[in-house]
Amino acid sequence: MNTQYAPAIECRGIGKTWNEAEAPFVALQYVSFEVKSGEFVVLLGPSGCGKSTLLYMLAGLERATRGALLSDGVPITGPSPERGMIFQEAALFPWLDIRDNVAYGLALQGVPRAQRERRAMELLARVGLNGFELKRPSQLSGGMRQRAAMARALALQPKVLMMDEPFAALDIQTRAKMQAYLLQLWRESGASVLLVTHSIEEAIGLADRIVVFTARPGRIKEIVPVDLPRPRNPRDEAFHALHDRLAELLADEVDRAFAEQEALAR
Ligand SMILES: Nc1ncnc2c1ncn2[C@@H]1O[C@H](COP(=O)(O)OP(=O)(O)OP(=O)(O)O)[C@@H](O)[C@H]1O
Repeated sequence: MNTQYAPAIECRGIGKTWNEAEAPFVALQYVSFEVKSGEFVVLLGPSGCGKSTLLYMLAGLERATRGALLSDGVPITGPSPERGMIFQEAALFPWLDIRDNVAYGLALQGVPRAQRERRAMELLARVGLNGFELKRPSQLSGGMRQRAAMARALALQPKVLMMDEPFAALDIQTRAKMQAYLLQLWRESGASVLLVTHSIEEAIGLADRIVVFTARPGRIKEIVPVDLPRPRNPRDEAFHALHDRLAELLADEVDRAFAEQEALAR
């Protein structure tokens, strides 16, 4: 297959049913979209619609029950250094300093110590953590830990960076700063980004395109392009208009998701 012009990521008719044999629980249905090379795509949808499940499948950590997931035109069968993953809480090793955390994947790839430490130091400087290289994760703030996690993911020069609500645990000011860092790293790295969020504002602030999901079973409701110049200002009229439109698209879905969760709790 000529994979030269294949999208960085492609979901073709994806479905995911948990516990299919005994008590099937359909999480996702008929999900088809692609992420182009260098594109920033955000997955937005109500709680429980399957956004994280989809990201885990693309990371190669879960299998789809239907359809095909491709990376650069090649079926995804497991995790790969070409697809980096960042979670809501930075998953750093607590016993290593952050330089060694960032260099960890390079060590696994057999990169010599001096070279990987140099690369880790460069990346930590890029995310504004110079001077903190020898600290343990517990000695850093949440935002700093998340920047270290970004540096660690970027160390392996992934083609796609996948992020599951990476800033949800941070306060609003730190969140805004982290979004700016992310945009800068995205531009410099040339990687594609696929980011999950609940926040309409975050989605508009970051994305080239927003994939809006329905309540469970998660299907694509609409794919919304964001044609606003960056940096984007939430006070701009065009930002507001898009916010209203997305809020309207999501309103019924959030109600449905809430009703379902209440019913399940009974
Ligand atoms: N391992 C699992 N086994 C069974 N059901 C699961 C499993 N993981 C997730 N689910 C269910 O699949 C559905 C989708 O979950 P998922 O976490 O992907 O949703 P989400 O859109 O990321 O939600 P949130 O925004 O609240 O994080 C949910 O109903 C969830 O309870």
